[in-house]
Amino acid sequence: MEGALNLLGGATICPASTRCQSLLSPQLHFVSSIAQSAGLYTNGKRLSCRRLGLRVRCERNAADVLDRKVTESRSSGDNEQQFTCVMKFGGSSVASAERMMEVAELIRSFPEERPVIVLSAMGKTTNKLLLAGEKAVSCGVTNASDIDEMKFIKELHLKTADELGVDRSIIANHLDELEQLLKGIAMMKELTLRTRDYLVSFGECMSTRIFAAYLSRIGVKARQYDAFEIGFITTDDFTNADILEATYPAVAKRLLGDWNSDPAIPIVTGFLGKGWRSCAVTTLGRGGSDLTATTIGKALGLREIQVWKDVDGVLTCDPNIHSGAEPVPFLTFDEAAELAYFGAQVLHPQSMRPAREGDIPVRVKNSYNPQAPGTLITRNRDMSKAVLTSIVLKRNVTMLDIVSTRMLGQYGFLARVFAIFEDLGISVDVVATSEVSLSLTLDPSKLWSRELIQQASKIRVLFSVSFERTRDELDHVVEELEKIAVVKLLQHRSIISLIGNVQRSSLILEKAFHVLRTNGVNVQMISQGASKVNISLIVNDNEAEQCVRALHSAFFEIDGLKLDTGGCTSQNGSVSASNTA
Ligand SMILES: Nc1ncnc2c1ncn2[C@@H]1O[C@H](COP(=O)(O)OP(=O)(O)O)[C@@H](O)[C@H]1O
Ligand SMILES: N[C@@H](CC(=O)OP(=O)(O)O)C(=O)O
Repeated sequence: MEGALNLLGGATICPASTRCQSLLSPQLHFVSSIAQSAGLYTNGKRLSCRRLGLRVRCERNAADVLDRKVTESRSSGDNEQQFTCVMKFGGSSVASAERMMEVAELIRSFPEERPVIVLSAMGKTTNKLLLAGEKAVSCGVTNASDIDEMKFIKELHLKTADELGVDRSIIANHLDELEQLLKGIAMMKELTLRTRDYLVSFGECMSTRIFAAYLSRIGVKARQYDAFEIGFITTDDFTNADILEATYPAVAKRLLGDWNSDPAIPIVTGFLGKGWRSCAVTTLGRGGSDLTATTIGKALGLREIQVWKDVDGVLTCDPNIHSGAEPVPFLTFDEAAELAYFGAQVLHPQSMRPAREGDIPVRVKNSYNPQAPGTLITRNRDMSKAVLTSIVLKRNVTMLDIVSTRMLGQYGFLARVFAIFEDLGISVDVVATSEVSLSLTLDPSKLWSRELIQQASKIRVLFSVSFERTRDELDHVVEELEKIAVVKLLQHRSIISLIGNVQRSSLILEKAFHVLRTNGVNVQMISQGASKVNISLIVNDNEAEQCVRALHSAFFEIDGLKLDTGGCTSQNGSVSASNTA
């Protein structure tokens, strides 16, 4: 891979110490076997991490660490043999047999790499599985096999296996089991979050099996892994589980152990894990395969994490909103995390965490256009000329204006407000306060999958229950807050996040407000977070896309030319501070 960074530094040299520390966590009871010893690798060099005398008692809800001693030694020499990078291919990259063949060729075009491959489900399989599950709830047992989405999924996977010359038996059991599951849902007339996760896991389980079989067929030795079987240990927050620290040594041990005894390219299911209490299949939130990839990157201390998409990298805005969006060549982990958190679908919101912790560069590439340089995400980049990097839109947020004259000169008011959100388990996105008032935004899609909400206008019948529940929760929040303040609930708002160099906030704001005023748009709330890479503006939903387009033109294009303001042009849409009118 061109330009791969070699970031051998203190942060990656000793992942073992952080892991060992984390082994003290009581959450690790059912993975005690990983705590013995693990050969870990960073930048291709072996880290021999021995945990001497470590004992973790394997019991539900209990973990005792009796002793812990870690010794580390580094030796080089066998680094030729080890994994070099992760390559993650999203649903769009493996949507058909043809796409899978192209991806296989792409992998083969990097003979110098020894990659770990992470795959998502084929195309829109995850959405279809979710819809099939929703339909099964009310369709009756006898109709469960006739659900359109089930038929589509079956046809797609069998056709793909046939076209790739892979034996259908590789997925036959999964397809049978999936049908049984839909019947079970139909019988029970309910789809719990836990069942939902099990249901969608079939997508990744099947895509990886087909792809691994195909690679082997064309002479590339590959081995399929279900992430929930190789140590991806998560919280039990079904549909949005968090990876636990124990995952890193467990995954490293398994992948390296297998590689050392019988080398084969690992093909790992993205998106999936195993709940540490329930031992059931969990998912990492929509788009979670990115997080699987960065987790493996950190676990193995790899040189680079590549996420292959259907766009030329992270773009200056969502290309579905503005076709003039351009690739951003460089980003920091902080910028990428903020961008993902505030709604850029291109990266999973949590995916930067392991990469940042392991200081492993992430490269976002286009599997349809491998020549394009993509976006390189690293800890630092030259920000001296950077102004605005990307514009991100998060739709359908709810805003709350909370006013209390009692707040004047008082303490503890904010704590009381946030205690209500904590009690109700609702996460707050953007906050702005004055002496007597507080505005904040809530993200309903934290409760209900963003993509499904976007589709909801088409399938409103199926999701009416979900919307009612969201509405109920909001009513409840307001009811609780009204005990201490006057509350105004404002729905159908959007957050426009200006990701860039907030050290130059005056420049960004001057320009942004000029654009918004010219377009007759009133900003309802503004927030500049401590992250120093994001300024958030709240506007009405129905004005938001137009605002993004206008802002994009002003910051990144002028007279059809890329970049703006007549200042000196540089990477990432940056401009010199001069001439910003
Ligand atoms: N700022 C952005 N940069 C790049 N892509 C974006 C951005 N915002 C939204 N997208 C959308 O994200 C898509 C890629 O993310 P995703 O669908 O999760 O990829 P994959 O399934 O291949 O992992 C793009 O096709 C694009 O439509
Ligand atoms: N298949 C899962 C996980 C994933 O990461 O998919 P993708 O890489 O296609 O965004 C989803 O659709 O959410």
